[in-house]
Parts: sequence; structure tokens; C-alpha cells
Amino acid sequence: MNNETYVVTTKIATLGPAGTFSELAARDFSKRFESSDVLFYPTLRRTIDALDQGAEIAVVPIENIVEGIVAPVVDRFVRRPLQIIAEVAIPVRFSVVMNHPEPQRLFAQFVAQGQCSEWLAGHASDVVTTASNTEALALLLASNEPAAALIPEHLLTNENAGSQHYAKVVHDVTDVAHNVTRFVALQAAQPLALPNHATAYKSAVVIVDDADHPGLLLEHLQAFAVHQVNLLSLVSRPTGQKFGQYHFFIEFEGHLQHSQVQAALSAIKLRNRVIELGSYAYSSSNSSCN
Ligand SMILES: O=C(O)C(=O)C[C@]1(C(=O)O)C=C[C@@H](O)C=C1
Repeated sequence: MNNETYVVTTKIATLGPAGTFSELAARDFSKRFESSDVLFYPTLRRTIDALDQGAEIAVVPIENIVEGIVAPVVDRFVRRPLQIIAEVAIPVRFSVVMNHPEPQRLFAQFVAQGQCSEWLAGHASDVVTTASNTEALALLLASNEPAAALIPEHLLTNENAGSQHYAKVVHDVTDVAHNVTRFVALQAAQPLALPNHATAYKSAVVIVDDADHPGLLLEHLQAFAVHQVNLLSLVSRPTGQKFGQYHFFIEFEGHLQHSQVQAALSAIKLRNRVIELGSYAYSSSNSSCN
């Protein structure tokens, strides 16, 4: 009899190159597996689509405490079947590094710009938008012109990118001290596991707007209220078809298998299509920043 044991390596896709906050979230999530590989993708959309190309899990940002929802991620929920299986909240702090004391342009990721808007408004007029924070740093390192980059503070402790490599460093330019981003781990949609009674769950759905009429949003909210389901977030996203038409991304307390949740969603399903995105435990670091 052969006693060999096999270790399965879980492939986790996230936004790269290495050094992003997304990588921190993916590494945190990877602790749940005996063996895992973190694979990097250049955009959030390609990170999610990696689920069709061999990755079992994609870890992406979904909400920043200041900037709100990360729209490219939420919009993907309507386009392809996905399931949220976990969330993790990661503290986010930025610094600015320069290759010259008077830079002409600054490279910065699109979400990061909103989290450092006060410093940028006073110091940077020519901002070049990048797909990730590490791409901002890579563009600075490749630039022959006086330039700067908004980078994750944790990259300054990296041997190859430490403070000594730059003409000037401005530490911590983040608008708020308690800046934090919530990341979700996604997998391809599949049957939901039963709830574990010791876990506090939240769930997410998208209500697809294909039955617009006066009072529609009120009816959705009433369904949750009547069945005592506590809403945690509600974001409207344009359908892209017509002005005035919106899908609603909603997170609420409870598991999709709980009877009150099923009753609320059944009422909504009489009028609209509902995409169920799964049930997952509250992030532990989430409760500390409430
Ligand atoms: O570029 C990164 O470092 C990322 O991980 C992406 C991202 C995001 O898009 O929200 C993650 C955390 C911060 O909110 C800023 C950027």
C-alpha cells in the first residue's frame, strides 16, 4: 500500500505586479491553504477572469473606507457568475517617492488617487493614472524625467525600493489615518455550503434592474425590513443601457440559507432578477474599524 500524501496547491489570482495591497490581502487569505501560489494580473478585470484560466480563487478590492466601492469589481458581478467566499480588511497607507526634488509628473493608481486627494491637490498637477500601485512605482523607476510615484508605504521597507533609492520621500500622504480597504476572495459560482452556526455571516446579491417602475427601490428595502434582515451596504451601479436604470449591489447580515433571508429575496424575485453572490464570515479586522 502506498502511504504518500499529496499536497494540493491552490492558485490565487490577484492584482500585480508583486507589492500591491492586493498581494497583502491574497497572502493573508492564502494562510487558509496548506499550499498556494499567488499569481499576478495587470488589471482587476483580468484578475477576475483568471478564474476561467486555471486560478481557483481571485482576491480583489471591493470597498475603500473613504472612496467607497471599487466599481470595476462590482460591475463584473453582473457580467459573469461569481461567488464571494471570504473578505479581509487591509490597512492602506501611501507615501510619495521622487527621482528629483521637483518632479513634473506623478504616477498613481486610480483608486489610490482618491485616498490621497488632499496631498495630490496641493502638490501634483500632472497625474498619470496606472492600473496598480506597483505599476506606478515601475513607471517612476523607468522614467528619465523628473517624476514621482504614489506607492504603498510597505514598499519602502523593501530592500530594492527602500527610501535610500529616491531623491525625496514624503511619508504618509493618505487623507485619513484609519484608511482601510476591504478585499473579497472570489471563486466561480457553485452550490453554497450550509451555514455553520458558530459563524456570523454576511451575504451579497445584485438586484438586476429589468423591471423599473415607481417605488421599486422602496419595495426592495421593504422586503428586507419586513423580514428583519439588516442591510450593510447598498450601492447603485448604472446598467449602461439607459440613464436612470441601475443595478443594486447589496450586502446584508445573515446567510443565504437563513429563512428570513430567503423570504426577503423571494419577495424581490417576484419582480426582479437576483444574482446571489454567496455568504461569508465578517472580516475580523472589519469589526475593529466600525
Ligand atoms: O494597487 C494596489 O496596490 C491594489 O492593491 C489596488 C487597490 C484598489 O484598487 O483598491 C487596493 C487598495 C487600495 O485601496 C488602493 C489600491
